[in-house]
Amino acid sequence: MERQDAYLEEQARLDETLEEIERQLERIGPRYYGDVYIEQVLDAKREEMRSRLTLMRNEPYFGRIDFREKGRTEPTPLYIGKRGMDLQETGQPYVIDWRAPVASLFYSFTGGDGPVEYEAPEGVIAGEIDLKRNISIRERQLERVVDSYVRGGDNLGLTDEFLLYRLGEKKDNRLRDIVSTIQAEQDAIIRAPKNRALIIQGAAGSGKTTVALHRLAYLLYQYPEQIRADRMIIFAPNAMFLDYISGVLPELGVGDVRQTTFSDWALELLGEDVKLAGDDGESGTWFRLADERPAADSVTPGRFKGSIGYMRWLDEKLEAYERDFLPDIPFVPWSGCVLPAAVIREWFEVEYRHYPLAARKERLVGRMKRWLDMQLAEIGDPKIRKERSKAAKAKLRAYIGKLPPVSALQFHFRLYGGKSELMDGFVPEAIRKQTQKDAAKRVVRQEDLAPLVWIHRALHGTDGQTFDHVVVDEAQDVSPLQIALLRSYMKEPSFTLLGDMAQGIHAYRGLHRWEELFELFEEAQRLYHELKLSYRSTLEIIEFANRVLTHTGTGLSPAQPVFRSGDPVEVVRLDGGESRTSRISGIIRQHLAEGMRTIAVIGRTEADCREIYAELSEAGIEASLIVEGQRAYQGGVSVAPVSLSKGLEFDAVLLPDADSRRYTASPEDAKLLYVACTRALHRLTLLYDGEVTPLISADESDA
Ligand SMILES: Nc1ncnc2c1ncn2[C@@H]1O[C@H](COP(=O)(O)OP(=O)(O)OP(=O)(O)O)[C@@H](O)[C@H]1O
Repeated sequence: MERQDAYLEEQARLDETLEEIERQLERIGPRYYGDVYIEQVLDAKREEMRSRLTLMRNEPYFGRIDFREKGRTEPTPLYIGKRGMDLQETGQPYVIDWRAPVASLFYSFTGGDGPVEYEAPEGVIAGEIDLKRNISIRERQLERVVDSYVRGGDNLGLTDEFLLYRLGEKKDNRLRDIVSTIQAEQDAIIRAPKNRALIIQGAAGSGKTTVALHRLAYLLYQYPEQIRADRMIIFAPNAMFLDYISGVLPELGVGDVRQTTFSDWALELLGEDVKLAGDDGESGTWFRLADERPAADSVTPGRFKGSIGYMRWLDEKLEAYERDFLPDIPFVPWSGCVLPAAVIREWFEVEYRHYPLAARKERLVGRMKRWLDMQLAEIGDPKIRKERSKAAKAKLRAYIGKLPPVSALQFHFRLYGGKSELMDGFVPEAIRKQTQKDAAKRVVRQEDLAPLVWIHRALHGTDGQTFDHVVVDEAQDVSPLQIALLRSYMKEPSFTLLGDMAQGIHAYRGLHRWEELFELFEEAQRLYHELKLSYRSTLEIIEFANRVLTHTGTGLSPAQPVFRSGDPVEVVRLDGGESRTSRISGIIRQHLAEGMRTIAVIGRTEADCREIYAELSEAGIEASLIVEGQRAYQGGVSVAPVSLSKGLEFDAVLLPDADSRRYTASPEDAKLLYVACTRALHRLTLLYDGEVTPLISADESDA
């Protein structure tokens, strides 16, 4: 079919669809505000339909696939949209939700005239595809119709023209959904089975974050009985990143999924007055320049306290704590009346053994009170009873007061308290000493949070919190203990864990190999995938970043670009004549004039960034400085340290100090530089003074 005919055909279908949507909206009728419950339920359903149709109005669908089921002669055109709808008159599917089984054909089909199949609830359905078409509709207007496959056509190379068109767009301050261009390898992850720990190593820009969010939407659609949005949780590295991704799930029609950072979740769950040590924090230590930071091969507190070994050691200490919890003395409320120690122990250790310690203590206290009430009730003389009651209750309070506190924080402080009989030689001396000092000040550090929640979980149970599915983004930065901990809040493992070892800039506390997580799950429970195609950046930027990748010591194979060519990466030596600030502001102004919407100046350290930010402000460039603890990402021009730019992306990136002192030939600096370079979609410029970083090749530095 000629392009023009295809366009006219789709215009007719769009008109028809918009009319159908209007008809359905009209029939919904007015809202109900009365008190009748059943009417309220119906109204809620109608409201849901109204909002679905209203959303569909702007872009009812984005794709079409003509599928000829085996045994049939005529193909059925299937229109795929972000939401589905049926024809009101006949109940026939009219637009198919992208998550429906048949819609998987749209994504998994990558060309060829051979048979295809998809898995429906009633079994495998086979057939052939006659047409795959991308349809771009914005604000009810048909913009583009692109056929990526036509049976009998020449289908040259099947380069996804539509994908390239999307990738070439400029970005704003929010991550977007990709329903119209999900690629086959991404679709396989989105639709992977639910009861697995899905571990994904993905190149920078391979769509990990995006895919994880689409997977959540898929799981909710596919397993409405087993997975609830309010029992899903997404962990991301910081609040600003959460802000950046916050638009995707609502766009996909998903609400109520908790999106948080591990620290926020842990602090809320601990519910105690946890104070974090107020020194330089992690970045102040680990992101310093190479000659100032601790040796990379040292046993770091983060790695040690995030290990499964430490978790098991804590388990032993908790067991001992529980074992010695009861004083070996009877309770004697008054002379001659004895509750023997053996009976107390029997209640505590046998009858209540299935409960966590906090509940056992509570039950024991309740039982002892009831026992005392019964003893008092047997006293005939009310006067004596009254006298004894007062003294006996005070004695009981004293007995209970002798029981140790059931608090994770208290347990931790006791453990490291110096005189603790629980401490043995397991904890390396330097770490023990530091934690002991902290304990004396009643403070803890980031790396103590997961162990504290582990202790809390052992002492208190799950507090009724269960997860149906957990997503951890930037999973290379978490510890095995954190994942084991989250696993303990689930009936069966259902995880999406995504990350990139090459971006493991928090290796002092994070994973060094994915195998560290494999050990937490049985083989049948885990699935490992690699995503190598990178969608974010131009060919030139990916090839440039791939050189840096070879210095990260990860052994990862290079990211593969989608063939989208752009401007060459520029590596510019600052010479005496022009100041750095005027050079940077010149480049920013040029990028703005070229239509770049998000531009980042990525500095090596936070101090560098403050300096650059001040210089730019003076030069009249309006920018926002991204600092630790920030909650919102504004877009526009940003100045950010590498560590906080991770996960974000910008139309243009400028590295103002790509010199050999800031980025040495170490894997740590290579990872930082790799992160910084891979943030760029369209333009990447590196400036340096003196000697250029050895992490990029000589011929590039001459470019
Ligand atoms: N199939 C796709 N169609 C269109 N755009 C895509 C597709 N896959 C990924 N992208 C785009 O590529 C960019 C990178 O995606 P995303 O941030 O999810 O990748 P990531 O793997 O999490 O990256 P990183 O690890 O570098 O932070 C985003 O702009 C996203 O919209």
